[in-house]
Amino acid sequence: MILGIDQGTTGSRAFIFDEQGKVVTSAYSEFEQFFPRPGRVEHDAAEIWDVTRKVCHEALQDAGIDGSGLTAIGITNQRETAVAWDGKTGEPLHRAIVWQDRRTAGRCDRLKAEGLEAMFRARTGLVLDAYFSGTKYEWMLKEGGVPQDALFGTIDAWLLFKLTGRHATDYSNASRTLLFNIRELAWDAELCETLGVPIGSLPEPVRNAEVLGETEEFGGKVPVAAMVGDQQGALYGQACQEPGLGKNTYGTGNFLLQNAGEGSPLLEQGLITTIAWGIGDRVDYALESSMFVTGAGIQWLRDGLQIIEAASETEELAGSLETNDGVYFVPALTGLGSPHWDPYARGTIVGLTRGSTRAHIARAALEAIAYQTVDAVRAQNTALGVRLKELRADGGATANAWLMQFQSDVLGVPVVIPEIADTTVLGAAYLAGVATGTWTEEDVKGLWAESRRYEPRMSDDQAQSLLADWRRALQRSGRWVIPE
Ligand SMILES: Nc1ncnc2c1ncn2[C@@H]1O[C@H](COP(=O)(O)OP(=O)(O)O)[C@@H](O)[C@H]1O
Ligand SMILES: O=P(O)(O)OC[C@H](O)CO
Repeated sequence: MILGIDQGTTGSRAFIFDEQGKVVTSAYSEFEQFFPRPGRVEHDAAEIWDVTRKVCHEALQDAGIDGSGLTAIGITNQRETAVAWDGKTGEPLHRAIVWQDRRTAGRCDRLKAEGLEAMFRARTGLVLDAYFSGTKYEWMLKEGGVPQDALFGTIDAWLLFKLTGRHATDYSNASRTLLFNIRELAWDAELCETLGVPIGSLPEPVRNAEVLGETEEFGGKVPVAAMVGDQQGALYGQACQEPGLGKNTYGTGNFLLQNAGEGSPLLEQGLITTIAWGIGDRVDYALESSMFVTGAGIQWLRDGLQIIEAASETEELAGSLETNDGVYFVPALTGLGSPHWDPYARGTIVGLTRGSTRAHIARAALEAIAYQTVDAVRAQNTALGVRLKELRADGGATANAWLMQFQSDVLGVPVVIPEIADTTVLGAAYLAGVATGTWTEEDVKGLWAESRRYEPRMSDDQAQSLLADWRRALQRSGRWVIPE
């Protein structure tokens, strides 16, 4: 059996997979989100470790095994979230600064004003945005009181350190930091110096499918055999190992990734280039569109506005209306990612009337997930000069059938859901299985199976009219916060 760990933005999940890649048991727990100031989002890394360890023990217990019944562990994780810890005590030195946090937007503006964006982009494939880890590490050192001899890393590195004591990160996660040269596969000394991050404080970059160490956390000695950023994990778990295949994950944010093969193309249209994975001698790249707030908008309706009790309620609420009655919600709660890259955008609800109800807001939040995806698909189609034929979808919000149908309607192509919708963690389990000989790469491609397909039903005219109104709403949310 293989233990797959998915440390997501909203919660931690553990899955036990059998040799056929089927889920035997799983366990899930959410953890606290901290919003200390507008635009800031933090996690407690110690709580993340506790919650993650707890769900692993639960899943193992339910399966009736302990570590000695496992052949390997694969880890997948929310990316970019920056952790600093003391290498001797293993304790965090600051709250983790989450990928959605916008506190370094001004710093990114200054780096751009100094004309440095082209250098960062050419070496890392990324744009200069507060999303990525590099300026978060810099902030912790310069403003957060974190000492120079701290260890830094993203969540993969943090969990590996807690499990095995080793300080390493995988290529896919390293490629999200603004500090990693995605062609040379090494930390870039000049970029690290620009941001004042000591190279020695960064984890050792490693491939995605290889034994990284052993843990005794679950009884016996179990090899940790794979780490992969959750979006690249989903690309692997959706069997998109060939160039041109892509997927969209509906979680806290949405992330549309297409396999770009062994080249590392730099394309415009607000897209970023990222390492998909390094396996053996091969490194594959991917094109990515990152939408920051999708499922998180639904979470906000639940926890912030408190107009729903559970995310799943939105399905019935949306379906209770014949149309959106002109109500649009632009969930730019942490700025906008691709293709706009506007850290100063903020959430906007437009078109409200006295007849508007919580059903309108719920529907608008779901519609916004679909509209953002259409914009992302169009940007990738334009950049690549191709037209996506079908969208492979996964992640928590794919459970919402109303959303998936609406997505297919406004996109005008089928949306396909695989048998195991938790493809992020499946990807990590596959990679761990490949590293330890349970499967070959050919085997894992054969394990993918379709479970449901949503065909477009809406007329093109109606879809275009909805999208035109969405774009008008989008404009109103742009650059709302005035930069300092
Ligand atoms: N039925 C649903 N309808 C709409 N959104 C949902 C539904 N179920 C879950 N979500 C949203 O999906 C997200 C959880 O998905 P998940 O894949 O677990 O995310 P993550 O990996 O980011 O933690 C939450 O933000 C939640 O609001
Ligand atoms: O926690 P998720 O699944 O929304 O993923 C977060 C992404 O990795 C952020 O880049």
